[in-house]
Amino acid sequence: MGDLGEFDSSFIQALEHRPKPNATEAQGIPLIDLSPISCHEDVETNSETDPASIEELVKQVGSACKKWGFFQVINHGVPLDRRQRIEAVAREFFAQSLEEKRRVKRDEVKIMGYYDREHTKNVRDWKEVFDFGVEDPTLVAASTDPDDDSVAYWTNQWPEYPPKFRETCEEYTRDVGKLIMKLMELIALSLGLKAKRFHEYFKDQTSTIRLNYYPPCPSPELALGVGRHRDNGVLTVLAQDEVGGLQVKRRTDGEWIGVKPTPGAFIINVGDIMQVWTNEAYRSAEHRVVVNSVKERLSIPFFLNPAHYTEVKPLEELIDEEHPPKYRPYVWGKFQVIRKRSNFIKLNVDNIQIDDFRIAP
Ligand SMILES: O=C(O)CCC(=O)C(=O)O
Ligand SMILES: [Fe+2]
Repeated sequence: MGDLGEFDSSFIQALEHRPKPNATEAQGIPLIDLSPISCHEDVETNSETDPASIEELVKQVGSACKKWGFFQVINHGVPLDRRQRIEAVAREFFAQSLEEKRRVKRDEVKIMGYYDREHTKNVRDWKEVFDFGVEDPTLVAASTDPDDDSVAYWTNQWPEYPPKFRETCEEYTRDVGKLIMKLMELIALSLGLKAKRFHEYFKDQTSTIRLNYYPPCPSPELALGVGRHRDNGVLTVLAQDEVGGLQVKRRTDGEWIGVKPTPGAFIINVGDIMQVWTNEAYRSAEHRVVVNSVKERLSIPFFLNPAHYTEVKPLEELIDEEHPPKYRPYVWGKFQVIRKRSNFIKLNVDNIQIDDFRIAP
């Protein structure tokens, strides 16, 4: 990968984080059938659907968010060919020479594009990525300084090859964008809130989509495709191919559980912002990606993020005397630019995280 085809020590995980040779592949992660809502624009106000089936669906979503922070969905309404097309252009893009890919490389100024040296928890990931914004341009905070409220824009960079790359990515964005907002409605209902409770946060959304490409790795027992982490946004909708490698840390015993690829399904996971909004009724789950020595792997996460000016704090409706807020408010845009900065320098200290805003019990 990159100019480091040979195995470089920057990829080596500390002993306790290396993958086990025979990881459990449990089917405990809930699989939810979205057919009751998949042909409707709006979860709450459609007359054809049986209210009991929606209610049941809402229960399933709530229970999956509570127990795992992770679930898979089928019959979600995103056409299979959308997904096949984006996978095809992604494979063509990553198959090019490094020189070609670096024409659209990401740097400290151009935040979107191609990148092959991301670090998670200060160890390099065995992967290449291509990032683009759901809104183009994406309105963001210009500086990490809390007193500076100037703004900036991230604009997408598109490669010339393969043809139709841009259009394919944009079509995928539209379809998965609709799905993700329907999921937000189900989640709102599961918390006893109005279906559209969350919509206001996404007017100037800072959501991004990433194409993750994991080449075969000569030492899969030492490295990870993505080191253990929690997604720091609201919700992630992930398409993975048939290879497998995503693992979720099970809450009950801390075991790493493989998420078995289910053809056509999307994997949904709760992010840190949802954890704060729900005052920990729903928590983001730690996950990571293991690699293998024979097969390349592709995955496509849609990271749903609110407007940069969103002050993230536990929702008032979920707070009372018995449930005092567990977090101090923080401004999402500031958090986001601090995190992005760490992508370019190997920090010697831990990066900012929501625990920094947690109020001690
Ligand atoms: O490749 C995957 O399955 C997951 C990737 C991931 O967790 C991420 O990009 O945040
Ligand atoms: Fe992730």
